[in-house]
Amino acid sequence: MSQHRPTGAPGRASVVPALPDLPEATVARLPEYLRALHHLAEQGNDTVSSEGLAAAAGVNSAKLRKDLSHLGSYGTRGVGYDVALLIEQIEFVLGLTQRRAVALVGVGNLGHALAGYAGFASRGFRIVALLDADRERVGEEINGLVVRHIDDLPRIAAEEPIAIGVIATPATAAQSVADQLVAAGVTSILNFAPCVLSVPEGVDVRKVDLAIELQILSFHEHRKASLTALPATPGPGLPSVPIGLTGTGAQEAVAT
Ligand SMILES: NC(=O)c1ccc[n+]([C@@H]2O[C@H](COP(=O)([O-])OP(=O)(O)OC[C@H]3O[C@@H](n4cnc5c(N)ncnc54)[C@H](O)[C@@H]3O)[C@@H](O)[C@H]2O)c1
Repeated sequence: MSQHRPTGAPGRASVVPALPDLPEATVARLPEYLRALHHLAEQGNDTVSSEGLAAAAGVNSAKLRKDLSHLGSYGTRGVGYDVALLIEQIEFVLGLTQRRAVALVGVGNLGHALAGYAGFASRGFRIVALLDADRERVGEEINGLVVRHIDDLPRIAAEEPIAIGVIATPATAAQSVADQLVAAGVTSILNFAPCVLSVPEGVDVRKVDLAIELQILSFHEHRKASLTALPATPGPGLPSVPIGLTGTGAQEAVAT
């Protein structure tokens, strides 16, 4: 049972301490734990059991304990996890101890919504630039930031290194925007455009596509309907559940 406070590299601010190489699915769940922990802290909870945290984050507790063990966090028997300490540990591992600069490219319908989203700031991200190719949009002010032309990107990136570039342009423009971001030194991209981006090694791309999420839910709807449509007693040679579709619930299948 242990829960260690994360340690930095003492006296050497420029050196990033070694981090555990975590499974991608664990990394994807850490923000869920963090959101749940912040909520628990706001409600005045100092400690939480693995079951309580798992329920708040919407995962099973065995998976949560395994995830947190990767961080060297095992909680205290009979007490659970120290909420403030676990927040600190997860924020450290996710690199949220510094506010990362974000440039948003494409300030149309989606871009406007993202630019106005307060959740970025409250979770440690600063939108430092709004960029668009449309001269008519340049000069518009959103949330105190003025939209600038995409051609200004190299100058903006030289003034302040951009940690993450967000692409909210049409798919047809996304690859050239990604190339411009990479040329400006950006090594992490969040792509909302429905296309696959090609980037050099060392550049991380995450894709958000709500239509894909709907299609996955559609699959589960389809599956549920097919199960209820099955005869009560399957005929000879017929499986009672379609092969390969047994097991976990819908949320599990999407989340892992
Ligand atoms: N991921 C999702 O869940 C989701 C949801 C909605 C929309 N989208 C996608 O997000 C993108 C934006 O959608 P929208 O409705 O906001 O479109 P939009 O047409 O309203 O906005 C796109 C903006 O990108 C700008 N743009 C075009 N080419 C550019 C370039 N080379 N450099 C910089 N800016 C450029 C345009 O001037 C415009 O302002 C689309 O690819 C759309 O399919 C994704």
